[in-house]
Amino acid sequence: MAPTPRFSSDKVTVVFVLGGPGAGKGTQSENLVRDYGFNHLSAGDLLRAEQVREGSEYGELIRHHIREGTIVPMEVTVALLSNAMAAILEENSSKTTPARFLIDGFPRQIDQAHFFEETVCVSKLVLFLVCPEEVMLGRLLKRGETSGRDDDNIESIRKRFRTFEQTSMPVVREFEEKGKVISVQATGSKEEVYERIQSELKAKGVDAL
Ligand SMILES: Nc1ncnc2c1ncn2[C@@H]1O[C@H](COP(=O)(O)OP(=O)(O)OP(=O)(O)O)[C@@H](O)[C@H]1O
Ligand SMILES: O=c1ccn([C@@H]2O[C@H](COP(=O)(O)O)[C@@H](O)[C@H]2O)c(=O)[nH]1
Repeated sequence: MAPTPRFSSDKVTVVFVLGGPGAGKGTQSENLVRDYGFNHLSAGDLLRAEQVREGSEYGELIRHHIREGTIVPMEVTVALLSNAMAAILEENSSKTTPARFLIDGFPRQIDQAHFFEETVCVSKLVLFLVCPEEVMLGRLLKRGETSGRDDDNIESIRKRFRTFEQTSMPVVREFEEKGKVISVQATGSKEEVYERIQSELKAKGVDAL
């Protein structure tokens, strides 16, 4: 028998934000949190926090995957996401409206997508930011001047691009077949990209607060 997801989609709305490394997922998520009341969960941020958490048994494993641009085993990432969602829902337990979650940079591999939807929550939409590699490369190298991220260097970036094409694009294609994907061109200024996102969300019936 199939497992029951931990959170019912009546009570929780999940929107995944996908796109290549540097497409602007984190940047646009901040806008959506401000205007749409989403709770933002970045899978990468949760993994980086777990990597440095004292006593974590996964620190070295996560460090290795992040540097190599490969995917951390899904059980680790899905548990971090599920527990972060539970903590937010617990904090907001007095609210009666469904909680909105924007899950940025996840799912990056098809088995993660299936495992999350079977055990945590079925997603409503996928916001997919479409951006050419040369634009993403320029943004990441600039971010790398100050980010301190282990993977904002040319070797890791090249590996991340490869993982994105080979492993993460099949996820986008599967959600596309289900009619769940909103694709937005992520070139141009941050403001231009956000305007495109807002008009696409409106067309799908997702309103700002
Ligand atoms: N439209 C844009 N124009 C110029 N710079 C941008 C734009 N969007 C984002 N940036 C910058 O590009 C860098 C990468 O953006 P961001 O961190 O949002 O991308 P991301 O998709 O979340 O990346 P990653 O997957 O590597 O975490 C940041 O320094 C951000 O300020
Ligand atoms: O679901 C996920 C999300 C991320 N990772 C690893 O983290 C890095 C950085 O992710 P960002 O979203 O760019 O912050 C990514 O390259 C993967 O190594 C993951 O394994 N699983």
